[in-house]
Order: sequence, then structure tokens, then C-alpha cells
Amino acid sequence: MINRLALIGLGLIGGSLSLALKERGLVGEVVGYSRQLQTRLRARELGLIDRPVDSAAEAVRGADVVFIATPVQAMASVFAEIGPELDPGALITDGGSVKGNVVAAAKLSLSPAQWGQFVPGHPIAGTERSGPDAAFATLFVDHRVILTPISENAPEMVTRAVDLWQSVGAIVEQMDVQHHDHVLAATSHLPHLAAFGLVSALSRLEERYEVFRYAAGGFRDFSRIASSDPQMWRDICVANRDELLPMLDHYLVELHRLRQLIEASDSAGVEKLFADAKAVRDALYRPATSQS
Ligand SMILES: NC(=O)C1=CN([C@@H]2O[C@H](COP(=O)(O)OP(=O)(O)OC[C@H]3O[C@@H](n4cnc5c(N)ncnc54)[C@H](O)[C@@H]3O)[C@@H](O)[C@H]2O)C=CC1
Ligand SMILES: O=C(O)C(=O)Cc1ccc(O)cc1
Repeated sequence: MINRLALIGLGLIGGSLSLALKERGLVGEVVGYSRQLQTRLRARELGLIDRPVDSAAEAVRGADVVFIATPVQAMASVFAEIGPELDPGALITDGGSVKGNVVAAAKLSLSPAQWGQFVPGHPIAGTERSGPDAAFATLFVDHRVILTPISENAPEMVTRAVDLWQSVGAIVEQMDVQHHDHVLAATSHLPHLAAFGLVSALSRLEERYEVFRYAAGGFRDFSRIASSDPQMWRDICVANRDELLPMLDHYLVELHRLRQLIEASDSAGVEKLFADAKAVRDALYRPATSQS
């Protein structure tokens, strides 16, 4: 049971965690801060928080759990601001999609004792929607959450972070920071880059209106995540550039290979590449029915 939860960043992720805890009766009071007053008021209206406050520092005062859910590049200023007000027993954790830059920012701003209270985390659950209105209580159910504990964490702090996420239905795994950023560059950051890039490229075509008018389901599926929040994804791509750029180059090599196969009218080569990719994708998602 959490007595007082401090939520910093009142959007999809922060709001959903709060709703999930509230729905289960696992939290006493939720105090919330988000940069814009309008967001704070809307979060209270929607029942995501009980008490809006005017600063991150004020939010963490007296809180036994602090959850930071701002875009990742905003977290450095949040850590700097909350340091002086943190309770010595508080669990500090976050939901940022990149862990390396968040961990570095926390280390820079927190005192040595507070640094051991910080258990970095990342729920692998979300949607393309953002803001307080996008939050919903079941977001984390049966989804993975990756924790990337640091060596200075007391085991009790890590256990509290694990319990927090398990209590809202998530499946918790642990890995080191660098490995997290490497893997997520491949499975999440690169696909978002590809979707934003495809929509951007098509939108620059002279015949763009016709192109989009005749877009089929495939375009809709592939491009959904290009409706995600631009600021959030700007932060992720820049923060994780060291892992993302080699992954992007790897993808470009594959696209170039595909281009060469098509240019050579190498039907067998194209089919083999597609068949191999289909087998991997089908094995991952095991379609209920096969229609071929
Ligand atoms: N959207 C998604 O599907 C997922 C997002 N994440 C991560 O969770 C974090 C939050 O993402 P969302 O909830 O989707 O974003 P969101 O845009 O819905 O909410 C973020 C909130 O933080 C506020 N904010 C920005 N700068 C701030 C600052 N300096 N101080 C206080 N508040 C500030 C924004 O105004 C906004 O209300 C990000 O780090 C993101 O990478 C993790 C998993 C999934
Ligand atoms: O909308 C989708 O399908 C997502 O992929 C959501 C998402 C966005 C960012 C994350 O760090 C994790 C999950």
C-alpha cells in the first residue's frame, strides 16, 4: 500500500499507473505535477490525481513513492528540482523509454543516498495517444515492465518497484541499462522512426492527396505509431542515438538489399526475403487462422 504517490508528468503513462493503483485501492493520495496548469486541472477532473501542485518539488514532499513520467529529456530538470525535497525512505522510479540518459541525469542530480533510492523502469505498454485523456487503468495488465536496477539499489527498493508493477498486473523483468537501450532501439525506437519517416516521405510527394486517399489497411497498420507524440519521440531518438543509429543503418542495408533484388527482377530472392520475414513475424504473433 502506498500512502502518498507523487506523479510527475500527468499523461498516458503516469495517469494510467495512478488509475490502476486507485482502482485496486492500493494508494492513499496521489499528488500530481505536470508542466501545464491545464493538464494538472484536467488530471484532477479525470480522477488521475487527488491534488494538483505547482512544482515537482512540492509534489514529492512527504511522498513514499515518486513516479516520473515526463518525456525522457525533461527528466534531468525534474531530478534537479526534486532532490532537496525527497523523503529518505521514498522509492523513486520512472517510466522513460530510454534508460541510459535518465540514469545519467539521476546520478548527476541526486545525492549518493538518494541515488540508491532510484530504481529505473520502463513499461513496454502504451499507445499512440498522449495526455491525461489517454490514460486508462488496464494499460499495464499482462504487459512487460523492464526494470534496470543500479548496483547501489538496496534490494528492498528493487522489491518495492517490482511489487508496484506486479500490483497493476504487469510482468516484471530486469536487465542492465545498456542492454535495455540496445534492445529497445531495435523493437520500439526503430519502428517508430520508420513510421514517422514513411509518412513524412509520402507527404512530400506531389500526388500526396491521391496517395493518402487510396491508402489501404496496410498503410494504416504500419503508420499508426506515426500519430505518437512528436516531443516524446524526439527525446527518445536523440537520447538513444548511440544505439538507434547503428540499428537504423542495419535496416537501411536490408532495404538496400531489397532494392537491389527488385532492380534485378530477382523474384526468387525477393520471395525468399519476404518468406523469411513472414515466418519470423508469424512465429512471434501466431495467427489464429491460416488462410493460405
Ligand atoms: N506513450 C507510450 O506509449 C509510452 C511512453 N513511455 C514513456 O513514458 C514517459 C511519459 O510518456 P507519456 O505518458 O506517453 O507522455 P504524455 O505526453 O502523455 O505525458 C507526459 C506529460 O509530461 C508533461 N511534462 C513535460 N515536461 C515536463 C516537465 N519538465 N515537468 C513536468 N511535466 C512535464 C507533459 O506536459 C505531459 O503532460 C516518456 O518518458 C515516454 O518515453 C513509456 C512507455 C510507453
Ligand atoms: O503504440 C505502440 O504500439 C507502442 O509501441 C507504445 C510504446 C511507446 C513507447 C514505449 O517505450 C513503449 C511502448
